[in-house]
Order: sequence, then C-alpha cells, then structure tokens
Amino acid sequence: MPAPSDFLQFVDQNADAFIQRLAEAVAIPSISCEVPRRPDVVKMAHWLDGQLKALGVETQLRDLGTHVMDGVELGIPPAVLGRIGNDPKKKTVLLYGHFDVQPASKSDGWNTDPFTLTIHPTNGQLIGRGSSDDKGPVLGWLNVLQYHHQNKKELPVNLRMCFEGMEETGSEGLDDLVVKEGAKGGWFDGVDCVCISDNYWLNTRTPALTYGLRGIAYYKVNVSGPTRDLHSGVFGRMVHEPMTDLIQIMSKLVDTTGQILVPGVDDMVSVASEEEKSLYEQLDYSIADVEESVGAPITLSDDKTTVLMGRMRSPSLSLHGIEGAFYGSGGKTVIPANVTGKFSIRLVPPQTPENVNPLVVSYIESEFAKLKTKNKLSVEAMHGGRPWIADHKHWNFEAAKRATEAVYGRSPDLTREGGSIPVTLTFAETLGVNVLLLPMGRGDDGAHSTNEKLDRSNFIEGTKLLGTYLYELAQ
Ligand SMILES: NCC(=O)N[C@@H](Cc1c[nH]cn1)C(=O)O
Ligand SMILES: [Zn+2]
Ligand SMILES: [Zn+2]
Repeated sequence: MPAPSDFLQFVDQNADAFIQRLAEAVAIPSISCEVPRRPDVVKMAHWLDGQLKALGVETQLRDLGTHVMDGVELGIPPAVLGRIGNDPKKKTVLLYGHFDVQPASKSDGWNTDPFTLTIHPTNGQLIGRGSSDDKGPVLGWLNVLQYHHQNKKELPVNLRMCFEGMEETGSEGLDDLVVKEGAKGGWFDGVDCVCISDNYWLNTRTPALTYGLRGIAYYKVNVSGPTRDLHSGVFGRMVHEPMTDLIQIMSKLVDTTGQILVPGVDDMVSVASEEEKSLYEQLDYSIADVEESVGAPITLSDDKTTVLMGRMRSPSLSLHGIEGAFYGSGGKTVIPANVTGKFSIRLVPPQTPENVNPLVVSYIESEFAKLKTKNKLSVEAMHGGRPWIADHKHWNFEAAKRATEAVYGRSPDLTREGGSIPVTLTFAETLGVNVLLLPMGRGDDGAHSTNEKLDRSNFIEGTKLLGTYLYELAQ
C-alpha cells in the first residue's frame, strides 16, 4: 500500500517544525555514561513520553532498577514504552530507538556547542550531539505519528514502541524488560516484526538496509602500585611504574594492521568464501568514501572489499583511553600511581562476550606475569553484547526495500554494521521475529565523534521513508 501523497507533502510542509523539535531534544544533554548527566537522561525520558502522549500514543515509563557506574549506584533511566492500535487485521510493528547520547564538549574540538542544534549556513546540515545517533531517527517516528494524529488518519499497522536511555552504556536492565514484556499479555505480545533506526548508510549517497551488527565486549585493565602519584625526578628508575606496565600490556592487544593478538580471538571466525566476498564487492563503497568519512587517507588496505570485511565480518580491537594518566597541556613530571586502560572488542559470530572474556583475561594476566613487575593488576569485563544477523529476504526487509525505492528512487545497499546495539538479538530471540535496521543518516555523520550532524534531507526524506515503510508493511 503506497503512503498517502498528502503524508509526503505534510512532511515537507512541516520540515522546519520537525527541526525545531529536534533542537529541543538535542538541548537535553542525555549522556548515559557520565554520572552527573544521569538526571538529564531521565529528563529526556519524560520529554519523549510527553511528546508521544501528545501524539495520541498510550505510554508507560518503566523503571529498570539501579546499577553501579564509576563506583556510584545510579538509577537506570526509565524505558519509554508506547502503544497505538490494536487491530487484529493489521501487522504489529515494534519500534526501538534510544534517547541517550555519547559524551560531547566543545573542548573535544566541536566547532559549535554540541547541545545547541546548529543549522549549517550553506549546506543546511543539522549539527549537534544525538542529531544522527539516535535522536533524529527517534524523532522521525514522532514526525510520522504527527501526520496521523493531526489529520486523524489511521495508522496502517499497530505500533509498539520501546525507547531506552542506556544504549550507549550497555543497555542495562533492558533485556529483562524485553523478556517480561514479550510474554503472553505483555506489552510486546503479538509483535510481528521489529524496526530499529539507529545506524547509517555506508556512504553519503546510497540508502541502506542493515541485517547484521557486531557485538561488543568492553574491558578495563587497572595497574596500581604507589599509594599516590610520584615525582619522576625523585623516583624514576627506582620503582616499577604503573603506566609503563599498562602501556606494555595495551601494546600487546592489537597490532598496527588490526590483527588481534589475544590468542584464539581472530581464529574463532571462519574465512570468507568467494561467494561471500562478492557480496561486499557489490556494495556501493570505495576507499575514497572511507577517507572522506575519517578525513584522512589512513585505510588499513587499498582494497575496498578487505576494508569493508574488516568492518562488517571481522572482529576488531580498539584502544580507547587511559584513566588516571596525565593528559593536560604542559610538561607535568608525574609518575601516575593508578592507571586504567580501556579497550573493547567488536565481536562477530560465533564470538560472544562469554567465550571471548576468558581468553582476554588469561592472556593479559600471563603477559603481565612476564613483566616481572611488583605492581598489581586487575582486569574487568565491563558491558557486553552479542552479534546479530538477520534474514534479509524476509517480508520485513522487502517492505523496507520497496519503501526505499519509493522515497529515494533506488535500491538500498544491504549492509552489516560494525557497531553494536545489544538489544537487537534479544528482540530477535525473545519475540521470535525478524528485526530490520533502517538507517536514516549517512556514513559521514560523525556519530560518537565531534561535529555530529544529520543532513536536513536525511531527516526529512528519512521521515518519509519510515512512514512509507509502515504502509509497505501493510500490503
Ligand atoms: N548507534 C548504535 C551505537 O552507537 N551503539 C554503541 C553501543 C555501545 C556499546 N558500548 C558503548 N556503546 C556502539 O558503540 O556501537
Ligand atoms: Zn545509536
Ligand atoms: Zn551510538
């Protein structure tokens, strides 16, 4: 069933108001991984709840309990559940998105205040933290609902919604909620398929449908020794230095070609067949696209297929930072007393946090023992999520393909995403239904990075895509 033409006109006519609503959402700094920002994540849950109610959606805020972060016990922001329509003749679609964001501050190198949505004066890009990941896509659904509410139009499907405020911090508490609400009589009972809009096209031109995500296993390695920071002139070459030990360990995790050095981790993954390789060869992507997105000619290979497989079907290990290290300007001559290295591994089938964690922990412990240092080591597996792959020939994907062709006039790329959305597999397994990732933003949006943006056309055409997809599902 094609989307009504007045829906498409409505979206164009209301574009400025939609952008204004996105500005309101971006202005709430809902950073889930920073203790002092937790009230803002809760504020964002209430803001979203109010928006949904105003658009005729029945909602509930669900308490997800507490968790400990940085040694502080914190309330987990409530999940926002929504429900509209209960017609047994219609399909029931579950929409998922997240309203928390990654940290951002002007001092990281943003050109504008990250929490003030700024419209680029020449290209109209909507710049602000969360514009693409994931407030823009979540608000895309609000835009679709507004058309139906304001014009008293019936939706073509029944909708169930699940929006969370902890996706960027391991989706604490959400799996249990999905299991509970997936049971008979629960909020998600009767769901026929799931749609998640929380990722990006591969490039800046071709819309995509995504059928795979990597999982994640996140680690902390702590090395401690002296009871306080020391003067390097007084104690240098007298004592074992925690930072020296930690750098040794971190340098043994991954090599400069991307090979994971933890024995057994890379070996778990099968070698791609020629047939599988051809899937990546067909994708509309080039080395120039990567270079444009990262802003420098630094790809690990000059071969597009190798680079794409690195992101889509291989695990990767990234070093993220060292807590406790001196990082200010100037030349402080300190020996830090207690340092914590952070790294994560993106996982692909058959890897899971459960089968990778023991390999990582025992490798680090054995490498540390070789250092013969008198400092102390502790290794902690933080949050994790399993990888996910879906059947992209399912009617859910077929509907999204038709919607993409209707809105963009071209067939979408079929991609696997390098990032992780831990709850995806939980939805697939618990509800026993197909999950589709229907991205709104482009490959150069800079999610998690500085100057994150969403192109105006991606927000507006992306809204049309989400609405059209619901009509195509109703076929
Ligand atoms: N848009 C999805 C996304 O960015 N997911 C995060 C999830 C995550 C895991 N640990 C911290 N964040 C990602 O980094 O892939
Ligand atoms: Zn996201
Ligand atoms: Zn993210």
